[in-house]
Order: sequence, then structure tokens, then C-alpha cells
Amino acid sequence: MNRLELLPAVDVRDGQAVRLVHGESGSETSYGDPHAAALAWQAAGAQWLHLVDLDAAFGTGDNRAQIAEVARSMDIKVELSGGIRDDDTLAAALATGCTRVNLGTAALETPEWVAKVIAEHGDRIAVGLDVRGTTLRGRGWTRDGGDLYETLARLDSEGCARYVVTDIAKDGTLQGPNLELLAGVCAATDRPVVASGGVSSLDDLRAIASLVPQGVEGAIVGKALYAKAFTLEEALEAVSR
Ligand SMILES: O=C(O)c1ccccc1NCC(=O)[C@H](O)[C@H](O)COP(=O)(O)O
Repeated sequence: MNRLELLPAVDVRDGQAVRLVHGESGSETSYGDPHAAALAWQAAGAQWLHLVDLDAAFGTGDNRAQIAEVARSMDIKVELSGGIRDDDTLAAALATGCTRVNLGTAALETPEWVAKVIAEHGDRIAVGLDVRGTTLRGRGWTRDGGDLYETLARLDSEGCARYVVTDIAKDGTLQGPNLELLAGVCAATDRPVVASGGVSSLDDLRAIASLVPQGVEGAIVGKALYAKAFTLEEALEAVSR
């Protein structure tokens, strides 16, 4: 059986690594230099980094140059997210050498473009399914964007390689992942799923790992690492068995 991949998160707002609660602008806690955070996760044994430009996601500017520098300097795989919505932002993201990008708003607002780039770039494109209940949210999670399962069926038919599934109600809260949502998405698609939002403990990671046979491939971990609920080394050990 495959091991659960862990993706420590570095979310960047106004040049700083931050954590948000429910992804809400204004709820930031700052954790300093994003590059230092990324290098720390790499040094601790991460194989992946989940790197988010929150300003680009919210439409309050961007941190593209800084994020590109971080992505380029990593020896590990990087998943880039936040504000990738057109040819220019996609080309800039892919040019950082990241392993894949995560599209959110574009999958809701410009589905033809997303179908085109899925066809062009295959596995380098993931789609973020960020939900409240079963309603998708776009534009930095501020606007409703349709039904989760209808969108999933459409993206599946277009060949989307992978989904990053976030329960916004859980994100940044340390309240535990939404296992029911993850199991529901896995039952609806044969594509791999990356779980995001709410991880609070090693037991949460073990619970997500129990869904690997159903199709969960990885888990993004943010707040719990920054709040020192456990170390990344402990997390990697917990999912290695
Ligand atoms: O990923 C995005 O594009 C995004 C847009 C707007 C608000 C938040 C966004 N991402 C947040 C994350 O990916 C978190 O880092 C991740 O869900 C970790 O959550 P947690 O472990 O609960 O801190």
C-alpha cells in the first residue's frame, strides 16, 4: 500500500508566511519569512511543499517573485496555488519548475480554459475543490461557484489528474479533517485526492492515511505544524507505518 504523502504548507500574504482561519482575509497569524519556513520543512524531511500566494488568491496583489524564488530554490516537489487563472499566471507558475499547480477559481469561472490546460499539461495540473458543505468557493474562497459533485464529474470527464479537497469550515481551525467529505469525493472519482484543512494531530493524519486505499494520496498540513502540535518528523513517522 502506498504511504500518505505529506505536504507542509507555506501560505504567503504580504511577503510573510501566515496562517488563516477558515481562509478568511484578515484572520492572519504571521510566522515570518516564507523561504525560511520552506527550507525548514525541507530540512525536516518533507518530500513536498504546498506553496500558496494568498494575495493572488484574494486579488490583493501578489507575491509571485518571492514565491518563484522559493519554488526554484527547493530540492523537493512543489505544489503552487493561489491566483493561477490565465495563460500568463499559469506560464509563470510552471516556469518556476514546480511539480504541479493547483487551480481553483479558474475551474469555476473559466472551465473551457481549464479543460484546455488539463489537455496540455496533464499531471502538472491539479484542481482545488474548496467547499462549504458541498458548495464550491472561488476568488480566495469568497464566492460561491457551483456544486462539488457536478464540477467533479465535469473535471473527471476532461481528464483532470488530481484534486486537492479542502473543507473551508475546517481550514486553519485545528478541528480535524472532514473524513466524510474525503471519502465522498474518493467514492465519486477514481483520481487521487489530496486532503487539506483542519489537521490537528498525528491521529488525524493516521485517519487520513486510512483512506489511502480509497484514493487519498496526500495531506496538506499547515496550522498544526506552525502551532507545534507535532513536528514534521513525527508526522512523517506516523504515516510511514
Ligand atoms: O490554496 C489556496 O488557493 C487558498 C486560497 C484562499 C485561502 C486559502 C487557501 N489555501 C489555504 C491552504 O492551502 C492551507 O494551507 C491548507 O488548507 C492547510 O490548512 P490547515 O492545516 O488547516 O492550516
